[in-house]
Amino acid sequence: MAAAPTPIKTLDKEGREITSVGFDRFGFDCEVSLDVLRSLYLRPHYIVSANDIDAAPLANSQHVAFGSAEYQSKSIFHPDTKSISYTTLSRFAPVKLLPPSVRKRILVTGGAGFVGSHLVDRLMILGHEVTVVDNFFTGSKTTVSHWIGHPNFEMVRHDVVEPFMIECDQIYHLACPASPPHYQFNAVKTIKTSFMGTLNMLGLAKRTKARFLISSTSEIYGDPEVHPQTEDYWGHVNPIGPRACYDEGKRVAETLTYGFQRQDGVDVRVARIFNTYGPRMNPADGRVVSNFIVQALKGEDMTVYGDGKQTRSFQYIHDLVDGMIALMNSDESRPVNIGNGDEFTIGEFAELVREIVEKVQDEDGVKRTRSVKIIYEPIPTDDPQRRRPDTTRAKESLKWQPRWTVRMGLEEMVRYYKAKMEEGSL
Ligand SMILES: O=c1ccn([C@@H]2O[C@H](COP(=O)(O)OP(=O)(O)O[C@H]3OC[C@@H](O)[C@H](O)[C@H]3O)[C@@H](O)[C@H]2O)c(=O)[nH]1
Repeated sequence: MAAAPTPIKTLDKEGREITSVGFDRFGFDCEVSLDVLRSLYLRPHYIVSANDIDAAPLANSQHVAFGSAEYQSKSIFHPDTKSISYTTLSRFAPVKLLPPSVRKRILVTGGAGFVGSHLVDRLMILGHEVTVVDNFFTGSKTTVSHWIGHPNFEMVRHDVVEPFMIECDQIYHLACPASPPHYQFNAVKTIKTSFMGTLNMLGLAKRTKARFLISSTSEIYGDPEVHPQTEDYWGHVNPIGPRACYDEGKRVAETLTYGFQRQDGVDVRVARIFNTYGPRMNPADGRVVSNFIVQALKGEDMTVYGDGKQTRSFQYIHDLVDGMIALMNSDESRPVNIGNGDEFTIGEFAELVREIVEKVQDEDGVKRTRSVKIIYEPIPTDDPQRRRPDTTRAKESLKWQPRWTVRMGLEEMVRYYKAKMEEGSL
């Protein structure tokens, strides 16, 4: 069933239209048109073609404006045989032509994951040489399949718990399962990944003199007693609970990072990432945003854990990638919180997701089979009660602050999953 074309107009927190992401800062220009990025993850009927965009900034952009459909391979679902046909790409999305002095060799561990794949899109479009290392435990080749075969791109199946040798200028070290059900599935492997993986990648950074950025997490603050959380807060973590493999793993990864900085002069960056959502989150990921959207789209009841009074602050993926690139290219070597300060109780958030799913369904003329209810299930052990980032440091040091409203981000993510449902892959 083909949906009617729905041009998406995305407004930022001040009500201005968002037509590009990235920025020109610290002598580093990383602005990319949103239309180009969307052409890599949203299905064609949701993508506004360049011709439809009347906004001036795009016309002046140094990136070529173009239509959308041809940069994703088609996946055609055959319901009778429950099979899927993939097509190959005939043309890659255009990438900037950089002189060798500016072009960087960038390693992204976990580059086939949710965050990694969006970072890879950005770095590729900006014209860098990108190597993805991933063991595909939670990542998926499909997230970056639109770059496979591109001369600037390389993908290696490798587990970071084993050493990896390559020449590179920058390392974004993201490899680690991040969803509570996934990282608790094999707790020993999770902490091993955090420790051994970070040790190996820091060793590589030391040898190559590459700048090293680690994706740390708000989970290092545990169930915080300080609200909102600043980078100076030492945290409140249960070292033997079921979340410890991730929380303590990331804490020790930070310890290693600053150990290599002090002892070996490695140039390090630490991003403490707060709850982030967006397209390409695995629908079976188990985290709250993907669970709620998929449940509401399928007409299933939405599962709130506990009484739903616990809070989280949700950031859209493009803001996070902006923050990570800003951090990598800044002089800030202290930890930096990257997150959105808009805090919701999980109960309120369930209602917001339901409302947005219904809005998109109404716009596309989808008839709902039943009304979705919110049901309550037991709260997981050690689930943090309140979480909101203090992002003063990011604002001052990186001149970064989130632009996407939760509503705008959710709407785009709903469209992404809805298109996947229609093509049969959800
Ligand atoms: O279906 C669900 C899933 C989750 N939840 C609740 O929603 C809240 C958020 O849960 P998520 O699993 O999305 O994420 P958490 O905040 O617990 O952990 C996350 O924190 C930051 C990141 O580093 C990690 O991605 C992840 O560990 C929790 O209170 C959880 O209990 C539900 O109410 N229903």
